Amino acid sequence: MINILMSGCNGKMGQVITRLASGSEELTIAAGYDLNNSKDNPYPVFTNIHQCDVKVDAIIDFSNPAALENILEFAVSRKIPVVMATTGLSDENIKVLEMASAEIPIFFSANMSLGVNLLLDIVKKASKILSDNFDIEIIEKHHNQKLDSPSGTALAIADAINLALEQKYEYTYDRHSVREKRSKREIGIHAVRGGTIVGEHSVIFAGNDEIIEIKHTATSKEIFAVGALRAAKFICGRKPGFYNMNDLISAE
Ligand SMILES: NC(=O)C1=CN([C@@H]2O[C@H](COP(=O)(O)OP(=O)(O)OC[C@H]3O[C@@H](n4cnc5c(N)ncnc54)[C@H](OP(=O)(O)O)[C@@H]3O)[C@@H](O)[C@H]2O)C=CC1
Ligand SMILES: O=C(O)C1=N[C@H](C(=O)O)C[C@H](O)C1
Repeated sequence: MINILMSGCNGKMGQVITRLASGSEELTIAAGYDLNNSKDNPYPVFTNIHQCDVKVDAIIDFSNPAALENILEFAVSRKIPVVMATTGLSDENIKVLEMASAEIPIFFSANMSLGVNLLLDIVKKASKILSDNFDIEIIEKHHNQKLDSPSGTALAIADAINLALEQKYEYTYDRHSVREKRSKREIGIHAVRGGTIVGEHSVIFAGNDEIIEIKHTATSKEIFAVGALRAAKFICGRKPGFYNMNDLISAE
């Protein structure tokens, strides 16, 4: 049985993962970490991760970038692998994650769903074929409780396209302050927030008289929870390193 420390255990994703893991014969949530102990969780919850005295095999984090430093200090000091799903991380946060991955296995993905990771592949191929004649815009939609904008997934899609196109593109966020025509060398990234939208990502390739739209819609948070639990199983027992969904998909 793999014992998980669920970081952000009281949050929306923490609660979905708690529910899913309760039916698992391979994994169990052995402890939680969150800002307070307000939920009736079936495991001990620590408001200071360093006080966690439960033996855990992996940490899954769906919390907030502010928690990153504490989680990594704790994980590195005890050699515990981490599945990092929190978005809104700064470039500095990513560097810290990469440094920690020299000492422990870190699995990082802004989107734990299988579908978005397939979308990334499709979009990279489409970009190579279309970029000379089509403008690329990304639109993401999420619930009204989301803190970060644009979504981590929208940024990951833009980065994947840019990598496929040899890093030639600048990002234009929303467009409210722009008073000139778009250039060929930009990717527009736009965020919509409302109600309970779980998560939508559309990549639009707009050309002369034709538009191609590649879209992923999440209709339940369970897809992210399933992916995170698979990632936890995947990183347990691995060498230190920085892993992602491609590593998991090619290993299964
Ligand atoms: N990679 C992926 O596939 C996915 C990633 N996410 C990301 O996961 C994160 C969490 O999402 P979600 O569950 O919807 O958010 P929630 O706000 O519902 O949950 C976050 C939880 O973390 C707690 N928290 C906040 N700050 C800290 C801290 N410094 N230390 C410990 N706990 C803290 C919050 O407490 P409080 O409410 O009191 O602030 C809350 O209980 C977001 O960044 C989101 O974008 C979400 C879905 C999929
Ligand atoms: O906050 C969310 O809900 C989600 N966040 C992730 C992101 O920022 O990309 C992934 C998913 O879309 C849900």
